[in-house]
Amino acid sequence: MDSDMHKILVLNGPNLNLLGTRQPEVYGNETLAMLEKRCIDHGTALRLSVECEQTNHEGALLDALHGARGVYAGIILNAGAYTHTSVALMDAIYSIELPTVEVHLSNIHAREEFRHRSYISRAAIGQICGFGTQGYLMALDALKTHLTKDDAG
Ligand SMILES: O=C1C[C@@](O)(C(=O)O)C[C@@H](O)[C@@H]1O
Repeated sequence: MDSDMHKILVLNGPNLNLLGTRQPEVYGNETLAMLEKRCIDHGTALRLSVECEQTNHEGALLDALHGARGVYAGIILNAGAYTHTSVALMDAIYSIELPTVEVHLSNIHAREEFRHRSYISRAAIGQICGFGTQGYLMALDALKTHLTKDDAG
């Protein structure tokens, strides 16, 4: 990695390890490994160094966010169902002060009412949903633009 490359953490939450087999009509056929590889490759094309993590545990998501401080320049977060329930994750994003883009494979606003509320959105710089795995690449584009603006002062 070039020393001037920003590091980005792509963090996936509960049940996203099952991508490819989990409700493919909603979440598509791509596996998590395929998605992570696409993120890394797209990051390289944008001169971003991308690392990926997935966990099914809310506390582990909190630990990953806390640990990102001073290591990563930005975060792409799909918190899965914790999106709709976790004040703790929202507080963590506020606390670490790293630009965070919220991503969902599905269009959460077109689904059940309980998925319309996102605690993550309050603390994120923006939300991308409904574009399947392409949304993660769009989030990388958005972070690249955001960080380039910061670099320019
Ligand atoms: O686990 C998930 C996946 C999801 O975050 C998405 O990527 O579309 C949407 C959430 O409502 C759901 O609980």
